[in-house]
Amino acid sequence: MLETRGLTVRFGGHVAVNDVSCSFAPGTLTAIVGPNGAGKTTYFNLISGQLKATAGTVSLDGRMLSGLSASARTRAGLGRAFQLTNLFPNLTVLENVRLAVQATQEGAHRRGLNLWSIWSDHRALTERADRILAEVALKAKEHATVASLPHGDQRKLEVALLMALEPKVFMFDEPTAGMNAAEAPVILDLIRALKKDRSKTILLVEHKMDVVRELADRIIVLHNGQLVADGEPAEVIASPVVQEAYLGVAKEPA
Ligand SMILES: Nc1ncnc2c1ncn2[C@@H]1O[C@H](COP(=O)(O)OP(=O)(O)OP(=O)(O)O)[C@@H](O)[C@H]1O
Repeated sequence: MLETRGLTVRFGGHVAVNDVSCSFAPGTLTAIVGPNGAGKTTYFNLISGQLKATAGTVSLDGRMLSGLSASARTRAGLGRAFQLTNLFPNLTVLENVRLAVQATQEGAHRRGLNLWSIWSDHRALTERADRILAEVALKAKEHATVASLPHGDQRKLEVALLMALEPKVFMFDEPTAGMNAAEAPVILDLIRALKKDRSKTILLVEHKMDVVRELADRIIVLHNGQLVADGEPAEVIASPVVQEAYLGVAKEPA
């Protein structure tokens, strides 16, 4: 369970995220919605450790993450998509994923330097990398260099690298932003596939309400940095606070 308690950040006099307490359970995809400037990305930054909180805590399965760096939080199980800077453009797709798998298993597979263990480790890493590439539909391009891939495939590869790290929590901040009509469905398919693994917690910041309606098990609404609604998608979308604050629908005159 991922939990934030009283999470708050101030920029000068402006409270961008204001006392947000929320829990996110495995097997649930929670969409975080709200108007521009509501604090959604800032909330993500506080959870993933890109930003230091003024007050409040973040914990995962009871382990306190507050005070840890972003990379330590990644190692603890928080996986934020499209934040990875470790795509190697001149290596192939397969080599990139194999390195990510290897990074996760570092230490676990060190059984001494003999040829058999090196060979069997290499084979196991390649098999795991191959499985991930099949899941993200990049197997056909495994021998292409990353630099030669179209943008949409590079984004898919970033999700593959994230999957290789086997995080407990997947965080997507507007995953289809900047994608064309052909690329966006591919990323959404990947998120759909991730949802099938009921052990994963998925957080999604998304403006497109059709995507939210389809994918979310739960919606939370941020407005002026505060959590103003939390519940089942249909119920939250229909609530007066969302109709007014987020969708900009004026109240019926009395
Ligand atoms: N590093 C920063 N320094 C100062 N103000 C910031 C900083 N980061 C965010 N803010 C402010 O905090 C508020 C919340 O911004 P944030 O980007 O989290 O909103 P958002 O809900 O993600 O918006 P959008 O939907 O437009 O992406 C905004 O008023 C923004 O200007």
